[in-house]
Amino acid sequence: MAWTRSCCERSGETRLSCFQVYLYGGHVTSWKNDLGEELLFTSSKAIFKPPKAIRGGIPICFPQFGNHGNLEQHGFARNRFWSIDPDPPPFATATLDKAFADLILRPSEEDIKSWPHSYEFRLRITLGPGGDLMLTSRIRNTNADGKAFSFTFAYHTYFSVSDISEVRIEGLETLDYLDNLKDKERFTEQGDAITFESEVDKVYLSTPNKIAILDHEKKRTFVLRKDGLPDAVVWNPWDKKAKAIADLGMMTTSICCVWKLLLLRNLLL
Ligand SMILES: O=P(O)(O)OC[C@H]1O[C@H](O)[C@H](O)[C@@H](O)[C@@H]1O
Repeated sequence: MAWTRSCCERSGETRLSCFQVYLYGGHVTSWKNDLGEELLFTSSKAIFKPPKAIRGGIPICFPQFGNHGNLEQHGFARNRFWSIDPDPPPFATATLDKAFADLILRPSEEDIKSWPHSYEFRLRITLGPGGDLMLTSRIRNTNADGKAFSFTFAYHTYFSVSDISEVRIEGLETLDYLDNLKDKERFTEQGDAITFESEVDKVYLSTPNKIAILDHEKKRTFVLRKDGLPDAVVWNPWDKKAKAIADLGMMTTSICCVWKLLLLRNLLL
């Protein structure tokens, strides 16, 4: 099976919200609300097989975010085949009224050559009855010698928006950020909500657990809640960069807003 699709019914109604996840990359490629509207951007030119990650949806960056280390960009988890986890450890929250999928990634012999650690990465994707999508990552150090390892991690989420110039992001005002377009130099954001007028690639530090993406044209707000992920990245490639990314398709500044959450500091396990 290449992918799995799960849907959730609002009680007493027949309308369904759904998500689709590929085993390739443990990658969510679609999230639809109960009106059938797609909430994620996945490129029409995306390739759903190795060696590159699927362009769009929610790539999982692990064990490295970006080029913050010696591994390939964004680590290898996004271009490995994950498995369905047949026996995930229990979760504290009830799942009765939710749809979910459990995936697991373990290192291959090849991966261990470039990153010499043993781990189990369990990913649960949950869809609530209100259509909320939740991703939970549980990473366990299974090194036989008990040696600790560190990593960085991100959900590199591509949200679908109407027109990027009509989008505002609230929750990042006055925070410090590293600007990837200026050699990761550190700046402090102004007091206003974030808007887009050109390419943006910024890592906001120590962000609040609630951030909102407001899409005025679509009259839609994405409310992002996170736990255990201190930093957040805002990226939109704008026209010139978008044209240079072959699998992004005919994307222009008005099609997609790209967003992700990350752990910029190395987490030790
Ligand atoms: O093309 P990818 O490897 O998926 O990376 C897409 C983007 O990811 C991050 O946001 C980086 O900061 C960008 O510089 C990069 O262009």
